[in-house]
Parts: sequence; C-alpha cells; structure tokens
Amino acid sequence: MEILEFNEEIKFDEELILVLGYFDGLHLGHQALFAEARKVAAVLNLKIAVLTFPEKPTLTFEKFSPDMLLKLTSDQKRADLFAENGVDYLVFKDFTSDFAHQTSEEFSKNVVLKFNPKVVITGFDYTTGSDMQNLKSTEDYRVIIIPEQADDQGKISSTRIRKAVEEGEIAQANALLGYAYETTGLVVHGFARGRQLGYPTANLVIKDFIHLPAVGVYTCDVLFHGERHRGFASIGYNDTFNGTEKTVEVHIFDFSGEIYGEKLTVLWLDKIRDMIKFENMEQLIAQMKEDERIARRYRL
Ligand SMILES: Cc1cc2nc3c(=O)[nH]c(=O)nc-3n(C[C@H](O)[C@H](O)[C@H](O)COP(=O)(O)O)c2cc1C
Ligand SMILES: Nc1ncnc2c1ncn2[C@@H]1O[C@H](COP(=O)(O)OP(=O)(O)OP(=O)(O)O)[C@@H](O)[C@H]1O
Repeated sequence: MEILEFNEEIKFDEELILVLGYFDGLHLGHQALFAEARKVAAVLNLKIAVLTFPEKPTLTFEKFSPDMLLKLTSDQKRADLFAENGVDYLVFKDFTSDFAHQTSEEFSKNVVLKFNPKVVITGFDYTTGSDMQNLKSTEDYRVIIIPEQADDQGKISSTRIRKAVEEGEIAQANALLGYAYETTGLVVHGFARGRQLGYPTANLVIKDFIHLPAVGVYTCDVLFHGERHRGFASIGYNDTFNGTEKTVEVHIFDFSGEIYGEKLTVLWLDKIRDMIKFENMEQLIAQMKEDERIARRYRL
C-alpha cells in the first residue's frame, strides 16, 4: 500500500475504485465498504484508493478540546487496517475550512475526479460538500452506496465503539470492531510493588492519542516480540496504595524477564471487574488470584 498526501497536483492516470470516509477504527460497518470495493476491484481488475483525513473533521467545526484528537487506533494501526482491507493507495487530505466549504459539485470536480474513479463507494449516510448531498453517479463514475450495517442496537458506528471503550464494555467494542481493541505502549518503571504482590507488571506509557478503556481490571493478550501471551491488566490509580496517577499495567502469565524500554501491544479482551480499594495487600493478592483464574479461562 502506498501512502500519499492529497494536493493540487495529484492526478491518477490509471482508473481506480475510490472509497470515501474518515473510518475511525475500521469497524464492521466500514469493512462492508471495503468488502464491496474488493469485489468490484476484482471484477474490473482495478486498484482501490481511499481518501480520508488525518484527524476528525469535527476539529474544523467545533470548539477544540484535546479529546477531539483521540482515536480508536494509532496512526500506524489505522494504516495497517487499511492495508488489510485491500487498500492500494491511502490518500490523506487535511480537512480544512476551504475543503469543507466546497459544494458537492466542486468536491466532485476538484477531488473525486482526481482519482480517475470508475466506481466510488460510500456508506448510506455519507454526504459531501457544504450542501451535504449524497454523492451521485456521473458520466465519469458510478457511485455504490452501501446500506446501513447494524445490529439490534442500531448502526455500527465509531461513536458507539468509543463509548463502549470508555465505559469498559470491551467485549461489545470488539464485537463491533471485528477485532480486539488494542493499545501499544512503552514499558517504563513503576513503583516495583507488583513483585511483592507476586504479579510483576509492565507499566505502559502510551504516546498515541487513543481512547483508553475505562478504569478497571481486564483479561488481555499481549503481543510481544512477535508472540501472543495471555495476561491481565489494570487501568487505574492503584487505590489500595493511595496512588494519584493513572497507570496502565499488564502482567503476562508464565513470563519473566526485564522488558523496560520494550514496546508491547495489549489486546483488550474482556473486563473482569472494577478497581477496588483494599484494606491491605493480602486482600488485593487474593482478588488477583481469582482474576488470574478468570483471565486464564477466557477463550477467544
Ligand atoms: C490484574 C490486576 C488487578 C489489579 N487490581 C487492583 C485493585 O483492585 N486495586 C488496586 O488498588 N490495585 C490493583 N492493581 C494494581 C496494583 O496495585 C499494582 O499493580 C501494583 O501496585 C504495582 O504497581 P507498580 O507496577 O507501579 O509497582 C491491579 C493490578 C493488576 C495487574
Ligand atoms: N454502519 C455502517 N453501515 C454502512 N456504512 C457505514 C456504516 N458506518 C459508517 N459507514 C460509512 O463509512 C464511511 C466512513 O464513515 P464514518 O467515518 O463517518 O464512520 P461512522 O462510524 O459513521 O463514524 P461516527 O460514529 O464518528 O459518525 C462513510 O462512507 C459512512 O457512510
């Protein structure tokens, strides 16, 4: 997959299938667009391009708050997901005021046609231009609109998944994503109390602007040096020790070793329980033994 910046000069000579949207998380709804794109691309023997934005379009319209920068994936994972979904050209365009103020006709001429698309694929609720039109087929390209992908609670959407993650409903988030929600971090030094508890933990610092699951205790898998290990993790303030800083800590079962400075990816699988402020360490250890049983028993 090639990653490109959209600019005035860009112009594809080959005909393409173009997919449009922001695609935070590349969830099952989004995946339906790419499944259709792959089908059409195979029949017509064409490559697939996606035009998307590095940040959420709402940044251009609403009063800024830092959580507007948060995403469901890191930029790296986002690119990986586009590639896994069959994208050949991943094209980024800053969502500027000028861009937003184009009419749908201008958008078609100034943007869509630059991709020389034979077919353009969008979802049922995708609108373009300041006049908020659905994209329509022209003599140059055919538009395929993918119907709403929904479950019993309605449309599968990035908004629903963000809410599920932030409420700790990880199993629900994963069901809507079609893959396990993940967080990548760098292992740094904590207070080294975990050893005393019998569960040394890798304390993670997270550099990506991504949504973190709610405070709590979770079953997880950990990707480390190309291998997948079962573990359990805690997100919270170490209440038993009157901690004041939020930490993300993970204990990998049947593993020992110094891994400071390494990068780990935590695949969040299911929430076990809320964080508890225990009277003493013994109670915390007893609870963690029970958590371990639950985490080890968890089947994918
Ligand atoms: C699976 C798991 C569950 C945990 N549950 C709790 C908890 O309920 N209450 C709490 O105060 N700390 C909890 N902790 C956090 C421990 O207090 C923390 O791992 C320990 O203080 C070690 O911190 P350190 O790595 O900074 O030394 C949990 C940690 C793990 C890995
Ligand atoms: N459930 C769905 N079914 C069909 N198409 C969808 C679905 N969700 C999104 N799409 C389409 O995917 C593209 C990207 O959509 P977008 O990034 O707005 O996702 P979203 O999940 O609707 O996001 P948000 O919840 O932030 O509004 C658009 O063309 C949109 O119409």
